[in-house]
Amino acid sequence: MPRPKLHQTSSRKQRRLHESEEIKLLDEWIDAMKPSSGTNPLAVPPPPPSAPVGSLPGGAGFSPYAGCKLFSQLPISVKTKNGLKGKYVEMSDIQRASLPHSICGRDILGASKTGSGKTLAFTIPVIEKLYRLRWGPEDGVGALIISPTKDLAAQLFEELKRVGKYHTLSAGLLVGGRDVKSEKERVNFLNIIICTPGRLLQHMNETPNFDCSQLQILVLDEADRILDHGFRAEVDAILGELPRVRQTLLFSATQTKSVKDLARVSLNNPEYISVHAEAVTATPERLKQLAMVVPIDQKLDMLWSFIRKHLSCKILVFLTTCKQVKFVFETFSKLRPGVPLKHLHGGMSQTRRIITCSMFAEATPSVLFCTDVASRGLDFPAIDWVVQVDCPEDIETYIHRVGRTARFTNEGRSVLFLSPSEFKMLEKLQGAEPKIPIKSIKPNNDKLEQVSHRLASVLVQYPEMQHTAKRAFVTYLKSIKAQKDKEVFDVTKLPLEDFAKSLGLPVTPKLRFLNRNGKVGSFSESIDDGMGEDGNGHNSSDEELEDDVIVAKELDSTKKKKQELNLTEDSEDDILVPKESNKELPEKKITELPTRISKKKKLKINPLRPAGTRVKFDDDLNILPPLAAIADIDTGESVVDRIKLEERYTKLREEMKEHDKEDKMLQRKMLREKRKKQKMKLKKWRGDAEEVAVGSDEDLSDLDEAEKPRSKKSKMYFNSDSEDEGEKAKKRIGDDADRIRLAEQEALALKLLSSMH
Ligand SMILES: Nc1ncnc2c1ncn2[C@@H]1O[C@H](COP(=O)(O)OP(=O)(O)OP(=O)(O)O)[C@@H](O)[C@H]1O
Repeated sequence: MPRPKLHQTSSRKQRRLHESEEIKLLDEWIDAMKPSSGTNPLAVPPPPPSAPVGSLPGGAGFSPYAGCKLFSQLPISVKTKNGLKGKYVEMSDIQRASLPHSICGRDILGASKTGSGKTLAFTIPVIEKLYRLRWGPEDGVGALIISPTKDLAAQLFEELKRVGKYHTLSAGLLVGGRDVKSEKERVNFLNIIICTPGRLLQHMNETPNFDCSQLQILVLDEADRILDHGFRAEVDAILGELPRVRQTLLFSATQTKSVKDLARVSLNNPEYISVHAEAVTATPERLKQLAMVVPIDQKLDMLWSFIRKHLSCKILVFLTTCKQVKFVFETFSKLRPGVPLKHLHGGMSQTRRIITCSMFAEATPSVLFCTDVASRGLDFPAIDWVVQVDCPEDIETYIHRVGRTARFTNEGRSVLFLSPSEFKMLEKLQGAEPKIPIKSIKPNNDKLEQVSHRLASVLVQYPEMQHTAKRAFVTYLKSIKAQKDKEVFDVTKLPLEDFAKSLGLPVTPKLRFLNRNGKVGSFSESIDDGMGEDGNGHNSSDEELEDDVIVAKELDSTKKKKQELNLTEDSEDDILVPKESNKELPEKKITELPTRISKKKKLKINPLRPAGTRVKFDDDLNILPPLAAIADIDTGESVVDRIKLEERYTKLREEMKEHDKEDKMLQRKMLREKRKKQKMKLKKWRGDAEEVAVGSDEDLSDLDEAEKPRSKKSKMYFNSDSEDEGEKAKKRIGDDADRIRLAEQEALALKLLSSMH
């Protein structure tokens, strides 16, 4: 029911008054926290916002570690506290250490382990700063949060929406793969922008009136990545457009120590907060890490065997290139391991990436094959295992990859497959400071399930997959050649023929960047040579560009930018858009510093304007729901487009759910068959029990023991799953007792259990 106008106006006024009071109170608390006051109001809980202005708590000397532990004790708005309610009560270490500083406007260089809650450590100060400044749509962009990947940016946006849902600030997600035109129409009305560097620069270059000159707060999530040479040109161009007087927050699990990098972002007397600096390990304590040497031609066998043995787990599998991810996903899907499979890489459309991420977040058990697009920041709940089939390019990448499990207070496990020539990486990891507690184990080759010949039959049955296999082979080797660390990565040491065979390829593809003696040519040679026609009429350098993970580190940022422009991010999985179609972004712009078409007149913030003017009303004067603006701007599409998109989402989701269902049915069927076989074995075993010799299984014992759900399942077989059978089995064992000594019985039971896996 629409309320009478009079009442509406007075309640609006009241709310504004209340917010003004609250802001005044918060400002006073925060002023008292600044170093000149010598006191820390956070050391004791502040009074409730309803307390009369001026009743500030005095307190002990400043110590971010002492003081408050709960979000409710922070001098933040009631709206933010309400947004946190339900999910977040107690602060994590990094939040306790950094929030008292960031809320009162200081620059932060923050580092803490993966999964320790850095996102809230910068989301809260962003919202609070703009709220206290009474920021509104006409004030334009007040905060920028820059993330290295689209997926991470999307995740940050979700978290911002959650925490800021009672605020009326507008926020938008600007990443490649979305409709840039409709973004351009709305971008000037955004208060908080979450973006990747490339898309932000595109708007700075092309969008009329896009203006960040009033920016109050800049956040670089995964700061070391954003400041490294892969993004150098974009980030320098962006920083050149931002006002120097601003608050800057840099966060990462592996923080940059480069003074040059820090000088680039012009930190102003920053607080260096490294809450785990004293920690013995660089990785989460609840993370158990294993490594084993696996020849490159056995890596897929090992991966297949691992998946088949961990059917009840949620597993994240890292491979180097998009083509490898596509190949492994497609062929393993055809072979149906008995668990739902998904894949994620930089060549997929943004829609598919979002759907995959949300489905993997919900699913359990499941396997997600991915490139390093998923290595930083992504927060999938309850991952049991991180499997690194391909060696990470450096220690930082290793730390971020394994950090996708054991998040916050959870446990997790990881395993790294290293080919013999990559063994040096293990030494590097073991010698790292702070330590990375990684244990080397021997694979149990007896348990290895050969998958190569099955891949070969898949390639025969589906000839179109041969091309993917070939590209997987070539792009992987090119990535190895492009790696900087030549101690670890040496393409000439790899058994190329065996590797090709292991992918099911009948012949080893020719590599033009390796000359006849197996020596490596220069990188430019490889591009110029173009690795020849790929059969699909694609320019091979385009194909190379798809493997964003590799190139980012090898090429300078200008080249990388060219790649981005040559291959539109809208492109569907592995479908390339020809260069000519990219007229939207002429190449010369890449190297130019961004220039505006026209500059917006500088906006002034009216300090007297009460907060809350951003509330929107409909024709009947009903208040529109908070963050309606966010929802609007988020998609950047017209309503019709959005409905179409949603229909597509729903259809795609249903299709994928259908696949999941089939996978689950298959899994159940396989389990039933397995049990049948076990019963048969049990019967057979009665006959020749005495002949059975129990072998030791030391090599993979770690893995087996680690896999709790599996051992639980084994127990279930006897206890509940098939009670009758269990009873019969027990009886049979009892019958045989006089024939077999107790020790033999135990050994036989063990053998039986291990054969069931
Ligand atoms: N105070 C808190 N109480 C409960 N859960 C929290 C708290 N802070 C963060 N979390 C949860 O912990 C998980 C990890 O948080 P987050 O993604 O912010 O970690 P991170 O430090 O940014 O990790 P990474 O370095 O991998 O990016 C998330 O699921 C988040 O919801």
